[in-house]
Amino acid sequence: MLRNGTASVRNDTDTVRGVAGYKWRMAKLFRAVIMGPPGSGKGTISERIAQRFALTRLSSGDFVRENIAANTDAGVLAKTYIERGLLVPDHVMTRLLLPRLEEMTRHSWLMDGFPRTLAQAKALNSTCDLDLVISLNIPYETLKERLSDRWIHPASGRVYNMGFNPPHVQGRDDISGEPLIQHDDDKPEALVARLRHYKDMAKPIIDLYKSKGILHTFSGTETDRIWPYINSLLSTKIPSTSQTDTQRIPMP
Ligand SMILES: Nc1ncnc2c1ncn2[C@@H]1O[C@H](COP(=O)(O)OP(=O)(O)OP(=O)(O)O)[C@@H](O)[C@H]1O
Ligand SMILES: O=c1ccn([C@@H]2O[C@H](COP(=O)(O)OP(=O)(O)O)[C@@H](O)[C@H]2O)c(=O)[nH]1
Repeated sequence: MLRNGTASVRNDTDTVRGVAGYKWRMAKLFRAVIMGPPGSGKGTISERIAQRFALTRLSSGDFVRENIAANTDAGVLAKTYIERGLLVPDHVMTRLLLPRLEEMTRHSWLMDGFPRTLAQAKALNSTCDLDLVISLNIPYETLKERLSDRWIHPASGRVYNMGFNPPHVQGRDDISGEPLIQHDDDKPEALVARLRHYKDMAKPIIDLYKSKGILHTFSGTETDRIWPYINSLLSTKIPSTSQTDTQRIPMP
């Protein structure tokens, strides 16, 4: 059901001495990536992690959409690829994302959707040290079922499933009341190609993170069954106080 990688537990605090002779425990920042094929539950799990551990949730798809909406140079370029159902090229993605990550030096975060290629993983590596990578391994039949029932609120990225987490009002977003849509590429006929593509692209990235000892793989058919394992893993890695900023905790 569940297979964990071999990442060792790292110290999550550094101790420094303040001017008044107090020791201050600086809660270490935490940076993680979540990977998995389309429909594997990355969005669903990221939302739970962000809430439970007060991490900032980052989504490459949201960054792309924000840049398109704001008409930035990178956004205009990205749009030409997305409209053709293609991945945005690495140099555009890194131009969009890395400056944003550099602004997040005081925040702990969890990234969904990046890196998707080995070149992106290497670029990320040169910007920051990741503490942990979660990789979701979900059977094909489950992905197919989930995606054919996935409904999205395009403006916010909120995700629903008619069986698992239906909206309060059918076809409407819970918060805004706006209509939900289905993506064409969530249809079963597009899924086989998307999954093959994911496997090919993800393998070298997964190998890289495995070799760094930070990869944790979770297998199963239901997020609710996987979640307790992810929760207890993260509880050992992230201090239980708020994690969004560097914490200064006075120590005797
Ligand atoms: N890391 C990336 N590299 C290249 N293109 C990306 C990347 N992240 C997002 N994109 C582009 O933005 C689009 C939307 O991304 P998003 O992650 O929201 O949706 P998705 O591809 O349907 O993912 P999933 O089905 O796994 O939730 C992608 O289809 C792709 O064109
Ligand atoms: O145990 C689960 C987890 C997720 N989902 C649904 O499966 C779809 C895909 O989940 P998500 O968008 O989180 O996956 P991602 O593509 O981000 O990996 C969504 O409609 C979820 O509501 C589900 O039915 N059962």
